[in-house]
Amino acid sequence: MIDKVFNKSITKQFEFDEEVASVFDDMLNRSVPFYKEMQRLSINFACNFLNENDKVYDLGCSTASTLIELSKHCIHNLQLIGIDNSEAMLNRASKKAKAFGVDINLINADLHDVSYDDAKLILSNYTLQFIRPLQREKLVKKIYDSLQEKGIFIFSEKVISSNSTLNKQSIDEYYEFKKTQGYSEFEISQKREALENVLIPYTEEENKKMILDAGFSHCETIFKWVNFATFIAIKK
Ligand SMILES: Nc1ncnc2c1ncn2[C@@H]1O[C@H](C[S@+](CC[C@H]([NH3+])C(=O)[O-])CC(=O)[O-])[C@@H](O)[C@H]1O
Ligand SMILES: O=C(O)C(=O)Cc1ccccc1
Repeated sequence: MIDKVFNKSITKQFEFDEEVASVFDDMLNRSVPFYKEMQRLSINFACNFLNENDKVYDLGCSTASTLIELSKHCIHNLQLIGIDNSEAMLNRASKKAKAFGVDINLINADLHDVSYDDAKLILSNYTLQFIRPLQREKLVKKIYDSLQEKGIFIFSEKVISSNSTLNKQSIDEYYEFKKTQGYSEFEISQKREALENVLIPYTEEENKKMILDAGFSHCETIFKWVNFATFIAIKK
């Protein structure tokens, strides 16, 4: 279904409710520049590190697109676990996983409340940005502690620039991108307002610092388009 969520006047903050879930795949494809390419790269980098029966967690799995694609592309059998606290998203995830014949353990929980035991790979695309600072740092520490030795954390985030001129230009570029995706100025500004104080982006440097402070030995940007970035972090 086509995303028209912000075509009408909205007074509430952005939520991952039934209305958003019902159009979510279209929303993500049209709101995140190069979403498919970012997903393809995350999966390719991930596959390179995975072995038979490894445990893979997707934090903020939404409709499970990434885990389903991963299972299609990886030559190994994997234990797939998707965590999200939106029931509407998980209902769709469950239907999609069944349709694609992929076995995923879907858990409805807050990311702070579950343990990610013995993980080889933890994925989290465009989700940490919704976790409040301090809690986010705590969560990344938990991710680090849960990973096996040489475990991998791949995540994507909307980022900001510490240079105000470049930051403004990045926002303008992003809005031009959204217009090319068929969103009107009204929809763009409505969503911007709804996301205020809900989506809290860090700079690329702040993201890397958070990762290294948690204990990871290496963190690299594997993809970036203006203010959207994908990182890979490696545990020693
Ligand atoms: N505290 C939380 N606990 C659990 N889930 C949460 C929490 N906060 C947010 N979520 C969940 O994180 C997901 C973020 S969307 C991820 C896209 C996906 N990774 C994809 O590549 O398809 C990104 C976006 O919409 O920008 C939503 O499904 C929320 O319900
Ligand atoms: O659409 C936006 O304005 C964004 O900042 C990115 C985004 C994409 C999909 C869901 C939530 C936020």
